[in-house]
Amino acid sequence: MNRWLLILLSISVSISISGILKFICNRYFSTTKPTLYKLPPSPQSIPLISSLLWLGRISTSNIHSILNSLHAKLGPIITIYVGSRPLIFIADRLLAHKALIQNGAVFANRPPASATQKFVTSNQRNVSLAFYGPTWRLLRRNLTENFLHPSRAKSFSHSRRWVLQVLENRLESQEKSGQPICVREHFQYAMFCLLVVICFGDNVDENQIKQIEEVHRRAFLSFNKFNILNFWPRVTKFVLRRRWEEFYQLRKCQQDVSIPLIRTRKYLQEEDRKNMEPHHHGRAVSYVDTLLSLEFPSERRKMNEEEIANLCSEFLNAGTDTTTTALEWIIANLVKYPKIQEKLFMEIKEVAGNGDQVSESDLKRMPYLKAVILEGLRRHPPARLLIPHAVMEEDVVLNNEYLIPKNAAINFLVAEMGWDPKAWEDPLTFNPERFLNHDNGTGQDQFDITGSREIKMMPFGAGRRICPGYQLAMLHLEYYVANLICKFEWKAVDGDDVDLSEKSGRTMVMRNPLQVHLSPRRRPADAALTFSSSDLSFRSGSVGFGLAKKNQRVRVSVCRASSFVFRNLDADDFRHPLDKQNTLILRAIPGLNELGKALLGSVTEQIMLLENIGTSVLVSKNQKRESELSELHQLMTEAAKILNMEAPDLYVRQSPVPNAYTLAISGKKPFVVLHTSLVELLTRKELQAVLAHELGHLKCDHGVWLTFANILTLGAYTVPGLGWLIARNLEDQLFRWLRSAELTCDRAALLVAQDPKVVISVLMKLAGGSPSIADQLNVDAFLEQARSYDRASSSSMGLYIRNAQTRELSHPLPVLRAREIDEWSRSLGYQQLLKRAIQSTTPHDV
Ligand code: HEM
Repeated sequence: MNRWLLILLSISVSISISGILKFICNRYFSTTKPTLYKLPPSPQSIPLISSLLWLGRISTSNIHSILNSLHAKLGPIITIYVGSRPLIFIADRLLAHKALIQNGAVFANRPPASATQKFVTSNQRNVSLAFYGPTWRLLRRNLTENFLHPSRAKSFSHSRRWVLQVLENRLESQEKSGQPICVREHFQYAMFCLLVVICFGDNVDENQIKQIEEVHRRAFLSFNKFNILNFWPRVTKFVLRRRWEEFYQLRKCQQDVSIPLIRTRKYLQEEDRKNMEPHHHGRAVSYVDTLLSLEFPSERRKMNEEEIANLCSEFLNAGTDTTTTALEWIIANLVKYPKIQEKLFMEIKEVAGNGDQVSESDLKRMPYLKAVILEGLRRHPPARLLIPHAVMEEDVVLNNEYLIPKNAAINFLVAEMGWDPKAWEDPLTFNPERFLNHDNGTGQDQFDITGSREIKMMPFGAGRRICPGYQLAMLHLEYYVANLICKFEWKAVDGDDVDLSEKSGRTMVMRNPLQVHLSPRRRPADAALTFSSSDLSFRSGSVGFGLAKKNQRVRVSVCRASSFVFRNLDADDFRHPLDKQNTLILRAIPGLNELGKALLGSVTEQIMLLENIGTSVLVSKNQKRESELSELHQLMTEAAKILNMEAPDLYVRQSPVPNAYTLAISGKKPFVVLHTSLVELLTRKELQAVLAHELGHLKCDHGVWLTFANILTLGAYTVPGLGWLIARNLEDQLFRWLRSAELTCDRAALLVAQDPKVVISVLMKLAGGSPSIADQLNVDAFLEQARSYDRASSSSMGLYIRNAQTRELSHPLPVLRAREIDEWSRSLGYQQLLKRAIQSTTPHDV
């Protein structure tokens, strides 16, 4: 035993004599208790000594075997004394029903939390540990009614699809290595990603998810290490100061990764409010969004960031390990029993057809799938004990027989309920059939997992404190099991039987983590189906891309594999946050709108329009077929189609300066201008990215400000009478906006090119390319250059120089744009957008 624990034990024994006496008096001589009823039986014990012995004996790994043998001796309900608090355990489903359902409100309380729990739950202000009362009700209702209500389930469908893709990619790439796949780590990562997105919103990217995962993992691994701090907190705060500091530090790290994400959601909400945009403006509502507007009932104040961060940690912790463990057990049984796997696959095939994915709406038509999941949860419930309950009243009598004191922590043996031979035939066999056409007394053919009529199993608990995430968990289990079985055949590693023995930790996991081999299922039309993971990954060799020199023809009629159209694409789906922010600042400058109108009055507009018509070539579909101009037209219409917008007119203008711009003149069709030197410099794919960038300006309605800025950058401000109008401050702000708008439009370019290297290549060529060396430029080296620019300018002097150099630029530096687009291409937001896209089947001339 830990040396410090012994010291603590001695200290606590010596200074708690009065407490001990009180405890003995209460237990054996108290006259206030009704004598008719007794506490549930307990093993023979000597006061205090037994408590201390229990403390030494019980650990997470052996608690279940100890409890089982005590129940075998003493019956379905027992008491153990640990410290001064009686622990009551119930192993009988009828008693559980009496307590949790029939006396639901009485048994819905929680006992006081330990010191470390109090700290991480803002003093028991979270859903799982809050006392039964107004704070719990507020938080719980928010979770179940505002957030996890089944009517909202759809809002994160695209995230589930994204996570599925991530999971399948990871499994596939490990299978390729030839080594057996240990699935737990992949399932864990997938479930964590999903909950992070649901919690913080789908604007988090994978790097942020990894950071959060890293600190949560650290906290998880140190879980047992900090238990000792609760033994006598006032004393441990003194003798175990370092460990407390370590605990605080770890908690701070968890908050440090969450708080910026909470601030982002707050900022987005405020923006919506300022812009009077509809609530959440099409974004899926995250858990954080709902928490931001909650007010504690007793204190009449909103939650602070730390409190919100603590609730987010609860959300992630409650849902990740439980769902991961359940998933691993279910798949393990499907590997162990290939006939059940086959039967499940046949059902999936019948409902979902030969498609590559099972959709969420398909799940409803898969009763056998549901039976497999329920059987997995019955046979291997991940949580073997509930979170301890407590009674609300002084001394409660259960079943007219057992006295339950107010200070007792009450718990329920979950697995025993689901393994009761009186409720289930051959309960230890994995047999999903038992759930088919099971009406559980409800008159419906669906098994009632909430146990409201009768508890036959309770993997999610029952009654008022039943897991609020159970419907979400069921959806996730059904969705991932169905898709994983649809995609792969799961096989045991050669010759090995799947070992289903258990190991107790935070959840009851497989003692030997599941290892498998996977074979992709063969389908008749494999290649032609909806987009697959490889279409979504960025490979420099993707169709249509090449460092072909200009003039090399990259054409023939092809159906571009990467050509997706975004049917419902909205500008805010890809708008850079700085663009949004700077647009608001610009709008807030007094008089600017009026100035804009004056500048862009009909005379200026007319000048611009006539100049283009008069000096450039309009590119139209009427150009000679197969000519370069007709190709340009084709590139433009295709890009516009992908971005879900109408194509503007396109002009090519003679100029040695490689450039492109767009003008949106009021009342006229907007147009885009390409300089001839740009056409010389870029490949077709790159030219299309440039056109898409210009389309981005139109799509985002950059109209007035952009034309305004173009007048500045094209030199129109030298027109007598205009220049003086442009005040310095306005100019600065306009440039700042323009730079951020460029970042948005680089994103539009990426949406069309669907390969970040194409966009980065354009930026690189604009920075230093000439037609003669264009095909020697290296995109990766350019990205490395961006990183070294960041490093060189990270000092305070570097930052000063960087600001001074960029302040008056209309475009961000090319290296920074490249870095930005590279990061966005790896972000969750972008990948989710790609997943929303629909493959275009129209053949295009490229
Ligand atoms: C297979 C997956 C899951 C299992 C087996 C599971 C199981 C449980 C169990 C046994 C309890 C204790 C109930 C009690 O004390 O009476 C519980 C509580 C809870 N679970 Fe889950 N859970 C799962 C997934 C989730 C998910 C996905 C979330 C979050 C979205 C979640 C959030 C919670 C919360 C907040 C509580 C505390 C409820 C309260 O005290 O009112 N769980 N869960």
